[in-house]
Amino acid sequence: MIYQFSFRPISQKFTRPVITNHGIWEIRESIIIRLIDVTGRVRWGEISPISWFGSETVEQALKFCHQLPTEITPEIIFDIPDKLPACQFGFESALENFQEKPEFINYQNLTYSGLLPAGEAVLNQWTSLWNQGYKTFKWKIGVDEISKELNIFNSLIQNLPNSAKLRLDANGGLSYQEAKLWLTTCESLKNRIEFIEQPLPVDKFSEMRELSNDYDTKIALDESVATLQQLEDCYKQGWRGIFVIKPGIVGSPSRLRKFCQQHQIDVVFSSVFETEIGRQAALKLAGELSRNHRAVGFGINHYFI
Ligand SMILES: O=C(O)CCC(=O)c1ccccc1C(=O)O
Ligand SMILES: [Mg+2]
Repeated sequence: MIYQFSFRPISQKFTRPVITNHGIWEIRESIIIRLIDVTGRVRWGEISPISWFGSETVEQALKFCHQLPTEITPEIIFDIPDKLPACQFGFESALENFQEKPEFINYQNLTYSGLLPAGEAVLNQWTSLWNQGYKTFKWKIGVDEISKELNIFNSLIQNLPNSAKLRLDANGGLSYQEAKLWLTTCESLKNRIEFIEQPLPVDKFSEMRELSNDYDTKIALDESVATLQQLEDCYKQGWRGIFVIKPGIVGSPSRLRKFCQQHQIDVVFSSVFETEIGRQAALKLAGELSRNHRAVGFGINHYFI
């Protein structure tokens, strides 16, 4: 098989900047790739790296695209090195789009988590997501001082309906002591806090494993399992908590399928703020591989202008 290959960098402004422990993110840069087969069928793929999360940079992805010939084969695609995981996803999912018909894709049984704004803005904005039908929410922590965040959290939890589930995403921004304080706070609210996501930095794996043994509140790894290699390593090192998988940067979809089918892991699928192209490919994987019906982190409130 041989495909005509072309690509185009795009850049989109968020309707509202994304605020995390890593800083303020205002513009999403991606690369849209196009494959055309010998019969003239056109299929698309998306490369949307997040380098601060552990994937390649957009520049590295662009450099890779530039050095490819204008005609490429599946062999070239399956040979993309592991250091370019967002490229592996973009090219392999474009190729897969030749095989499967979109009507077979089953997203219907997925439920969605809505991303709340960081800081105290959450207090007057969660209702709009609730009114849109979201029942699971994610709020970023580790952005401001912990005492301030705990105050906002207390108001939030008093106001949120009991049936709502809340995820707290620290993006690795807590100290061990702060993580314990958050976990202790959550213990008394057990069924309202679905999990705390990536409380500590990536290099604090054993501490997170310890915390997940010491508290009933669940912990989800995210940055620690950004790529398939990391996912496999954390599993080997005994992580049996939740794994957040961002298909857009985790790497090869076929290798991801194999891993998820081999190991019965507790998984949450999550967006990298991709366009409709990457979103469809990622949700297809989520639909195939979500075993536990946890809401997917693909709420649509945070997209582009
Ligand atoms: O998972 C979600 O609910 C939304 C997506 C999300 O939070 C996210 C999106 C882009 C980069 C990092 C993250 C993150 O989970 O930390
Ligand atoms: Mg996260």
